[in-house]
Amino acid sequence: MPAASARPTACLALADGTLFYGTGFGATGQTTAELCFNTAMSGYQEIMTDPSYAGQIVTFTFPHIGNTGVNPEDDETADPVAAGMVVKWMPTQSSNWRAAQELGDWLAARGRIAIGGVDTRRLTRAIRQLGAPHVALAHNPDGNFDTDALVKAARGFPGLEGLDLALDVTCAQSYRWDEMRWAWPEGYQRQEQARHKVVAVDYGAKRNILRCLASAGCEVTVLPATATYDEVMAHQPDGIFLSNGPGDPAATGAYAVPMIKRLLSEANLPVFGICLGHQMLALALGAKTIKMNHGHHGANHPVKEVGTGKVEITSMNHGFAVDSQTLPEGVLETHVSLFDGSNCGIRMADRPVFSVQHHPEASPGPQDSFYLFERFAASMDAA
Ligand SMILES: NC(=O)CC[C@H](N)C(=O)O
Repeated sequence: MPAASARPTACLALADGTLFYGTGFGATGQTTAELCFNTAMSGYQEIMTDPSYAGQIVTFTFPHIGNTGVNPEDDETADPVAAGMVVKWMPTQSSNWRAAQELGDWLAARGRIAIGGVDTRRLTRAIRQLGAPHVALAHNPDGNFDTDALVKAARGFPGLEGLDLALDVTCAQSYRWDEMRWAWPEGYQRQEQARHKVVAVDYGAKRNILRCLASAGCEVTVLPATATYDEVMAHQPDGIFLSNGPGDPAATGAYAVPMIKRLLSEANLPVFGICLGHQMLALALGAKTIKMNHGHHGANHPVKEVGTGKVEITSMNHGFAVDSQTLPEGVLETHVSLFDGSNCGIRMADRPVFSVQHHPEASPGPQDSFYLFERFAASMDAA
């Protein structure tokens, strides 16, 4: 196991003044962000390229990160979106049949800073206690750090509340998505023929969600986050998909919610939302969202489907949640987190309009929630 070098070349400063030193890898320089922790044991490339991580540095609680390198297939978007990464052990020389590049080189080429050799258990406890702290991360090979300036920079980070980041990561123009999943979970049928025209509104969509929609029989047209009701309807969709994405749902909702409200009141179409899409559907239906203490980021989160009592182990990445106390009449809570009881899914009582907080595309993560893509396709079959 390569140890961190004796002389620290990276420093992570929390806004409360706590400092963590380690060995820098990836890009040099400095960045500020909100700090979260992710408990997934694998899938660091998918995590770093998940657009929903914009504005966040990810602490990986699993200690061995980077050892399988990076490859051309696992990106969830073109570039890493997370602002940086914190790991326990420095990555070893990669060893995997798909590895095309070392994690550090890949991060450096994309301007992302990482720190290794950090006591991530202590840091994770700090994140839980402080609640998603604001931090500054510096990587400087000569090892000189102005720690006062770093703490000040951490304090200067405005935070994610009130921040619309979907505009930073959405597509510039519409496009068709045809690629299917490479593997399809057991018990499911890959639909070779597209049966339904779906407009996917891209607030920061992960590629594997689009693959899952295509594999469930959807002909997918992806539209930018700011697409208007008329632009959406011009594609004559059979159903609407609202994607995941970064930032505060209430801020993105400023332009997305009026569009979704019109969809609900004027077009009687099936709607399916994931994560940010779930939160914005809830806002459009009249509920409220709240900032969580340290969010849910991992690949082992148990979620109960309220109607059946069935438990699914899910992938999660969210720092905001729908406040189930605020769900209006006619909107049912369909899924709850078994970790903390927070809302994980809603549905309109009388229409095929539904959404989940967790990630059924599971990249990375377990495949238990794939049925939701089939449910969406079935709701369009029935419409
Ligand atoms: N993965 C997502 O879509 C995240 C949604 C939202 N930005 C949150 O943090 O809660």
